[in-house]
Amino acid sequence: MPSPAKINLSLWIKGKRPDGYHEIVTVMHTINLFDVLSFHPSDRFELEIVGNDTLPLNKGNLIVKAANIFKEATGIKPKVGIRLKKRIPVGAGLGGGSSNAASTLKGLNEIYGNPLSEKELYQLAAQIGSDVPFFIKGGLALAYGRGEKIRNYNPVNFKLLLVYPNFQCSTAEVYQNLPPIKRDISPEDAEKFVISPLVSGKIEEAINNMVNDLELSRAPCIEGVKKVKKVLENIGLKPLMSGSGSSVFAILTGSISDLTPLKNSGWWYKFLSAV
Ligand SMILES: C[C@](O)(CO)[C@H](O)COP(=O)(O)OP(=O)(O)OC[C@H]1O[C@@H](n2ccc(N)nc2=O)[C@H](O)[C@@H]1O
Ligand SMILES: Nc1ncnc2c1ncn2[C@@H]1O[C@H](COP(=O)(O)OP(=O)(O)OP(=O)(O)O)[C@@H](O)[C@H]1O
Repeated sequence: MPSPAKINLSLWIKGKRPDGYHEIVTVMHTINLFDVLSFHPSDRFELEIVGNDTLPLNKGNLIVKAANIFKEATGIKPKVGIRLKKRIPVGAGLGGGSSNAASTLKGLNEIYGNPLSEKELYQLAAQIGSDVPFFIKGGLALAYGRGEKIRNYNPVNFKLLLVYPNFQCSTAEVYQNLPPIKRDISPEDAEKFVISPLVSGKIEEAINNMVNDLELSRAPCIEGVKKVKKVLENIGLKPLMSGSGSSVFAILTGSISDLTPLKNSGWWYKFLSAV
């Protein structure tokens, strides 16, 4: 089962909630950068990871967390082996772990004859993490609350350049080091600023309205993100950090003058598309 990455086309912080999370409004789109989960029968639940030797294999892995939540909700002990082929950079703001968790919930639900309704899938996803409900459907969506409330739209086509600067950002650390921010923005505003121009092909207007308030964080990793943004700005692009970082993307509306500075950076980069 393909497990896509996502980028945040915008992320606005409305304020801090009593539960310690931040109230946000964000626009996300899945992209054609995938992990792959394969499920096979086994006498007990087991996880194998290929392509990454630092991720945990125990309940610290969001795939195991998703399988445990599936078991608690359905009473079914999954007798399934999952093989994860990891390609999405970790700690990059691309939602890799969240995407894997959503794919695990959907995969187990399918294998055991759909004991969970779509509504229940969303409820379980929200228990795993704020980004997980988005990945139940993917495509183009608006997320709000702490990110678990979702409005889906028809996916749009655009190409992008994605840069991963070979260091991670911790989501918690980025949020915890935010200065006080109180954006007065609603999901309807996000539709007006970003979604409507995107779906009506006014890509430049959408790009000019895009912002990521998490770039204001004082977390140390953001300094590195700013260096990546500078290099992309110097080659004529309008870059934005994805999610809590560390990756930076730029939507492509034409050709790029000169890639030399990026080639000399040693950073990982790919030309990708929205899916
Ligand atoms: C940055 C984004 O990826 C943008 O899509 C999401 O907002 C974060 O989603 P996520 O990685 O699934 O985050 P979670 O695993 O739910 O939370 C990790 C930590 O990030 C912080 N967090 C997360 C979401 C949110 N709306 N406010 C927060 O303050 C909290 O400290 C939380 O303990
Ligand atoms: N299956 C998994 N894939 C990737 N990370 C995982 C997974 N399970 C647990 N994690 C942990 O989650 C953290 C980061 O996950 P992830 O790669 O989703 O970060 P991210 O891309 O910044 O996601 P987000 O945009 O949701 O913040 C790391 O500390 C990693 O160890």
